Amino acid sequence: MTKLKADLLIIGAGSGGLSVAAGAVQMGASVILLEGHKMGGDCLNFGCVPSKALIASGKAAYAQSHASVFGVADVTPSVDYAATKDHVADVIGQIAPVDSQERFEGMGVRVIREYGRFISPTEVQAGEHVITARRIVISTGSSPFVPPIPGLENVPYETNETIFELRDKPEHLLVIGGGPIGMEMAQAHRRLGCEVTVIEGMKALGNDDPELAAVVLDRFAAEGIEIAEGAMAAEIRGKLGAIEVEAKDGRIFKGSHLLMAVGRAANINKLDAEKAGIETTRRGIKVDAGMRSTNRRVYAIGDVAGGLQFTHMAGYHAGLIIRSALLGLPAKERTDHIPWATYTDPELAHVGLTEEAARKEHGGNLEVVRFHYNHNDRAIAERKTEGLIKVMVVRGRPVGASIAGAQAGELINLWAFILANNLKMKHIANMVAPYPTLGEINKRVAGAYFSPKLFDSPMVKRVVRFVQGWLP
Ligand SMILES: Cc1cc2nc3c(=O)[nH]c(=O)nc-3n(C[C@H](O)[C@H](O)[C@H](O)COP(=O)(O)OP(=O)(O)OC[C@H]3O[C@@H](n4cnc5c(N)ncnc54)[C@H](O)[C@@H]3O)c2cc1C
Ligand SMILES: NC(=O)c1ccc[n+]([C@@H]2O[C@H](COP(=O)([O-])OP(=O)(O)OC[C@H]3O[C@@H](n4cnc5c(N)ncnc54)[C@H](O)[C@@H]3O)[C@@H](O)[C@H]2O)c1
Repeated sequence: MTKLKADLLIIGAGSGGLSVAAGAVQMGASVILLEGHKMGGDCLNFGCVPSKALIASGKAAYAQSHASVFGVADVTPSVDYAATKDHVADVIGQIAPVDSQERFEGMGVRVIREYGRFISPTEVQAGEHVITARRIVISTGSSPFVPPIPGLENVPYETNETIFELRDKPEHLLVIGGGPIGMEMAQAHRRLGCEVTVIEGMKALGNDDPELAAVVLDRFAAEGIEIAEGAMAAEIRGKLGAIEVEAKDGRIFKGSHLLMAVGRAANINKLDAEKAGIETTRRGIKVDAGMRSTNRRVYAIGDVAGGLQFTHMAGYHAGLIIRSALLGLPAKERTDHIPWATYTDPELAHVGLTEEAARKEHGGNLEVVRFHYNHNDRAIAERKTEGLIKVMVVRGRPVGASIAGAQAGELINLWAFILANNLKMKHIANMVAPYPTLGEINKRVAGAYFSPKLFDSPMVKRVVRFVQGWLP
């Protein structure tokens, strides 16, 4: 057993842990980083990166079969499903060096490829090492939650940890769960030539504004993806090639393959957190507003902290706690400026309050302004006219923005900036957007906010008439 000491010990080398390690070591702290599985965690290996790569394959296939509107013949795409997985692996391979052990060791981080577990409030064991540190960061992420649905234990199924390695194209993919994972994978597979049924217990894309989610759901229907809502999976039977999912209400769905996408479980089981006085809840490690656990020397960030589960959230947490752990400065988590995007086509993106939440919080002071893609010249040229932006405004200040449509994930950046800096609609109106860009919808929605105030105002009309009477 070797004893090791560091300023900072980080457990888990995914999006959150790597960001803390890179920041802390470059600021002069001694850092030990533990990783029990793959460097880069979920995002690189089983999450964001492979899913966006597979979505790109689906888009390429879709473009071939939907080209005639541009004057280019439609072609039935010849999809090599296994080759799409080679593309996914290649994309991961291109990004992997950034998250690699070699890179972090090059920066001066001591990387230990073992799972870590607490053996006391101040000590973590990782393989043959017992490590003590001034501060400890738990960034162990989450894993696919697989509910105990009767029969599931006897039926082969995929999760986000296996689907990107599946090389035989499913004839008919059943997806249980209509959240972001299920919906992104459903559309990618449909476009790669699979039949797809999404079995959703409540409402598909239920975390998003229903008006905007409807834009995506309409497109899914048009592409031939079956979405069964209110269908809580209650029993599963069959074998690979012939799987049946029975919903609580008796509906039966048949397919060849099954993907479970019903949410995430925090990775806390290997930690022995109770030995360090660290309280956990159903969602993960219990933290305060400064991301500290019930053991004051131990922080928890990213998915394991049980809040919003996004790579950029883990990165944001990393920035927060570096300040607090290395410089002793106070840190307080904010979530009102954290955007999210779901990379279906059309995309869905959001930041701040939804319309429903804003109505509850601001009542009569809330104004909701909309601008539709079909009034944007670039969207018309590119035949991407489905969708809209909607901005929730209180006394001139946006409190939320939601977008459904092409490039929504890119367009939301501006609103994330506005909300992060507490800026106003006038700041958007002051901006000149290049023509013709999709980004003009951001400017035009600000126009939609100010136009009635300007053009429908009797006062403005009176002033103009008065000034015109005096102008030479
Ligand atoms: C299919 C899918 C698609 C996604 N797409 C997006 C997206 O487009 N955009 C987005 O923002 N987010 C996306 N996410 C979410 C994103 O992947 C996570 O929010 C992010 O990876 C969380 O980072 P993390 O650092 O908390 O955990 P992770 O990145 O999961 O890292 C945790 C690491 O800790 C390791 N570990 C666990 N226990 C221990 C232990 N005891 N000791 C040592 N190591 C341990 C794990 O092996 C893992 O490497 C997606 C997720 C999935 C599943
Ligand atoms: N683009 C992105 O940023 C992105 C993409 C994928 C995942 N993620 C992250 O990963 C998290 C997890 O995604 P997810 O889609 O697995 O989870 P989720 O919790 O968002 O959605 C799961 C869905 O499964 C349904 N469900 C649960 N049990 C069911 C049952 N027995 N039968 C039928 N339906 C059932 C729920 O009603 C819910 O709609 C997301 O919340 C997000 O934070 C992000």
